[in-house]
Amino acid sequence: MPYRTPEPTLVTPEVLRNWRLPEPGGGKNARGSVLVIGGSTETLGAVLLAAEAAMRAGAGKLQVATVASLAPVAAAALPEALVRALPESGSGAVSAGAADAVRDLAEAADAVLIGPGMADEEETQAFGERLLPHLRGPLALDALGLACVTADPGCLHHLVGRVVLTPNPTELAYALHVSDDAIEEDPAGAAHDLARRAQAVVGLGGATSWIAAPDDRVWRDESGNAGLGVSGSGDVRAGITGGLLARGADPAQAAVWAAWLHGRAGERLASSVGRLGFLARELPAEIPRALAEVVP
Ligand SMILES: NC(=O)C1=CN([C@@H]2O[C@H](COP(=O)(O)OP(=O)(O)OC[C@H]3O[C@@H](n4cnc5c(N)ncnc54)[C@H](O)[C@@H]3O)[C@@H](O)[C@H]2O)[C@@H](O)CC1
Ligand SMILES: Nc1ncnc2c1ncn2[C@@H]1O[C@H](COP(=O)(O)OP(=O)(O)O)[C@@H](O)[C@H]1O
Repeated sequence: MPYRTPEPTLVTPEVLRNWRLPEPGGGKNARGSVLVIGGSTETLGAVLLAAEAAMRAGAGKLQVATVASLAPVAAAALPEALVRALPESGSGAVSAGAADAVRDLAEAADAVLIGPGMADEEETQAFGERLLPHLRGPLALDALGLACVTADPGCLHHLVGRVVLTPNPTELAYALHVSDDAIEEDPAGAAHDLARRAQAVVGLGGATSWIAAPDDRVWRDESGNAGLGVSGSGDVRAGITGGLLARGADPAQAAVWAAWLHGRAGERLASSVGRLGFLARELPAEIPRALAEVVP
């Protein structure tokens, strides 16, 4: 890696207690609106999981934008959400042209999360290239939402200090154009490398999570357990990040808190349900309880 990786700070409840999340009062508008853009005809669940997690992390208002053919299903599954139906490609993905159909919502939202369940790399990259220049942040990019960063890490340079990237190791390998083995050898260095290149906070999930900021701060989070390595778990984590951004957390704070809250939610389910076999859809309800453990 081209940069020396600084010593990481271990994330503990004490660290979080001294880095309190904003507690805006005054109703749902003060707590922020989060827009979650994602899904495809094969992976609607990802956007539903992320959206619920965003609300459970304390966002005040929820908007979801997904493929038109499944928008009514999303609306039925998420009674709290305003749902925008987006043009879809022949393959059932959010189309590049959908950027124009969601731009008004994205410009008005307090935070935007793009990526959970998105499909078709070419369409998604073009979608990002069309939408991102209009955004002022805060913004979180997950899964294939990272495709425009893979193509050009400079695509976020108008949003410095306002973006969190939430790759899993495979997505980070894509974004850095390196092998999965290279990420495994030095996950902290890889997260730091992308943070510097994209000028964005990177929250890399895994048994150990690493959070790296472009200003060279690095955190290590050891919360969680093997039960969290399950379908949809990363989508929940991305949703928590988006929800915390909406309620006013800065990008590094949102990524650090999201890593710990997600891990702690898994620990709580391990105690109540069992070490393995809990579901990603069970994680969101544990988020307010995990939050209350840190700040009663
Ligand atoms: N219920 C659902 O709808 C579920 C949907 N999921 C979605 O399924 C997708 C794949 O997740 P997996 O955990 O299988 O992913 P893997 O880690 O197995 O696969 C590779 C990942 O790299 C991404 N990728 C491909 N090209 C890329 C590029 N140019 N730049 C950056 N990233 C790139 C893929 O979209 C995928 O997310 C994600 O969109 C995720 O949100 C999963 O989380 C499982 C549950
Ligand atoms: N053994 C573990 N210990 C702690 N956390 C874990 C463990 N395995 C997975 N996780 C957490 O669960 C998240 C989802 O894992 P995984 O399903 O492999 O990723 P994704 O859904 O992003 O593809 C990871 O990003 C990490 O935060």
